[in-house]
Amino acid sequence: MSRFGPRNLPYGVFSGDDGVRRVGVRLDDTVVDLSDVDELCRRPTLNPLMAAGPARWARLRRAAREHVVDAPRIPLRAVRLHLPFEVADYTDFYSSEQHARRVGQILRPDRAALPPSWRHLPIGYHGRSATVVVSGTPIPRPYGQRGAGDFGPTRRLDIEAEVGFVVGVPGDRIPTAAFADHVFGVVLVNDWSARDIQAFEYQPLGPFLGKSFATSVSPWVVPLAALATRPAALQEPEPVDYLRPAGPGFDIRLAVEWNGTQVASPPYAQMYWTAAQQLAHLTVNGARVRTGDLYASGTVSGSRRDQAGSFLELTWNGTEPVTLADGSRRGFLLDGDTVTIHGVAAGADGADIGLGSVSGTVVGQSLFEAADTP
Ligand SMILES: O=C(O)/C=C/C(=O)CC(=O)CC(=O)O
Ligand SMILES: [Ca+2]
Ligand SMILES: [Mg+2]
Repeated sequence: MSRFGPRNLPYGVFSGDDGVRRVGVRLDDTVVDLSDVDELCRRPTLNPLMAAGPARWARLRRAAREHVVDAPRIPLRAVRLHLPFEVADYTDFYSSEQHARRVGQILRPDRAALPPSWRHLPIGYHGRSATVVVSGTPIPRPYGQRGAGDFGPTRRLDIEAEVGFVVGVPGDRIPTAAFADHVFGVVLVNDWSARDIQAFEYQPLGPFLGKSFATSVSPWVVPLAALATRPAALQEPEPVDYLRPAGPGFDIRLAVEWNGTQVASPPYAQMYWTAAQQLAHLTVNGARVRTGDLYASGTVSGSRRDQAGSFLELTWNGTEPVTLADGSRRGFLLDGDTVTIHGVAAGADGADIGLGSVSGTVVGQSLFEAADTP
């Protein structure tokens, strides 16, 4: 059965031969144009629709379900898919305990694996919204300082498989219970990371150039209403008031493909902090979120090593390479490598629904010196 049936209907922005961008939904392997259903769909981004709020979202979803029954369908191969929303601010969390522990062991073997505040609040950092790109956009290998006096292209280019939450309705001090009044839907995220640049620069202020060069998102935004909720993970100690109740968990299963070989299957259901707690934390100091804000779950890593959402963990910092289907071995990404993250979720109506995929191919650059790529 199709994971893009009428129970899913994720929103995207597409253009055909005329080059005009408009909003449609994905139905099986086709796109259905919604521009005659709602004037907010005759726009080049989802932002006006996302700003309109939950009542309008529910009305459009009902209308779209009726519309797709006998509407014209455009094959996916005949359209171009664009970045579906204009990204306002971009925040990335760090909410997988398994990921935080493993990265702590790898980067800081002399210290406690989990930072002291980790169980008290969802740790995050502010990223660079201008470098969020849609799936399929090539990823130039970034340059930077790989160590003291050592400038060049990163030798440790990595991925992070994450789930992104897209804010529709602006607000501040958003209680966890108001999560669904503000968040429009979810996308898949790949937070490309240059581990050598990151490891040299990050202390004490956190990720900067090691992550700001590119973040890829999937072209389809799955509305929250399409997703089944599930109980969130247990939290100990009990969080402070503004982080309660925890809000819903989601059963989203990711699959990471490296040049076509599946190398990992990260389970979002194991995340410690929920998306509702992340949004509450992000805004509790009075900081406002805007329409188009994107916040990512943090790397999704499960308890098993083959559930890790980064190659840093999967190959233990390159020391335990993985073998791909063509027999080649990899620690980190080589130029020409393609990574695709797929997502499937338990749907609100019981059957699984697709989140689609986010893909990117690494391209070498020789901007500053003769090719010195790994
Ligand atoms: O522990 C560190 O120093 C670094 C961690 C990350 O690179 C992860 C990050 O971007 C947050 C996340 O995706 O979980
Ligand atoms: Ca990340
Ligand atoms: Mg990034």
